[in-house]
Amino acid sequence: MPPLDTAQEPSGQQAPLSPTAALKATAERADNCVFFFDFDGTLAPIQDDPNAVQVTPGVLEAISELAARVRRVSLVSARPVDFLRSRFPDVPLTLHGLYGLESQYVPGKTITYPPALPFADLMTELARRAERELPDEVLVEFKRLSVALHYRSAPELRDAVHAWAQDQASRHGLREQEGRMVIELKPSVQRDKGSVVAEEIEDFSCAWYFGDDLGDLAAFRALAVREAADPNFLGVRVAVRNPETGAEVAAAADLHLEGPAAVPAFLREALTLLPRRDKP
Ligand SMILES: O=P(O)(O)OC[C@H]1O[C@H](O[C@H]2O[C@H](CO)[C@@H](O)[C@H](O)[C@H]2O)[C@H](O)[C@@H](O)[C@@H]1O
Repeated sequence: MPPLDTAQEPSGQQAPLSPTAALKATAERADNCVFFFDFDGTLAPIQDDPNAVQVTPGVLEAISELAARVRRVSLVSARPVDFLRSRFPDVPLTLHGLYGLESQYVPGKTITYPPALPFADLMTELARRAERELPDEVLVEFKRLSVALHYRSAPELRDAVHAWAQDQASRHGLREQEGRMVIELKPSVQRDKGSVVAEEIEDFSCAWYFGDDLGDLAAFRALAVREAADPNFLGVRVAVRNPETGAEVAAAADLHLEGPAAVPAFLREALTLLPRRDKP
């Protein structure tokens, strides 16, 4: 069965969106449509070592081709922008990293969200402290303006990691973001995937968002808010299923894909319904 037919709709939802109907409606307004993608668990499979992760085979080609068919393709990730660019070196993408604390609209020019800058020294110190104070099994990922504490190799440490992160967050006025076997400490600024998406869709009439994790729910909500305010806006939320956060993300989505391996096949099918366009 072709991938478009295997994308599933949430059971019980009224007037469910079929993938084909959504894509046909998208083709009619491709000049005003943006496709957003989360990175880990969506465009790339989950692995123990975050540095070793590469995109799923077929993703690079499909995303490159999609960028020639719609007005914009953006990545919205908790990874640093430099990491995202390294995985998509020559593809014309807008990149939002660190939950929108970093953005790259023009290749090579990364902009930092100014209110986050004063947190840089504290994050450096917290990463050092985490290395010293947390068990060796916890992988500390320092990302300049945030620190991710990974417990994938020892899931039983989740509560200890959470308690440590909570203590640091309350001492220093930081925010905690939970994800797939990871707890992240972030600056206490009003920036997340939802605010990034809300900002980007301002002058668009159509947006798709593909995500798998709890941090993606804010982006799903941003599409819902815009739809409620603008009946002509087409918003499509696609959940990439997984056994960890999949249920919560799937419950908030219009369409479901069975894991990151299903994404390139879905996009290839989608391309058959989206004609190439000449960009100005
Ligand atoms: O917003 P995303 O692009 O989905 O980034 C979320 C986190 O992704 C990475 O961690 C996750 O993927 C790792 C590699 O597969 C995996 O080992 C880990 O358990 C997952 O949580 C990344 O390392 C984090 O910094 C991101 O916050």
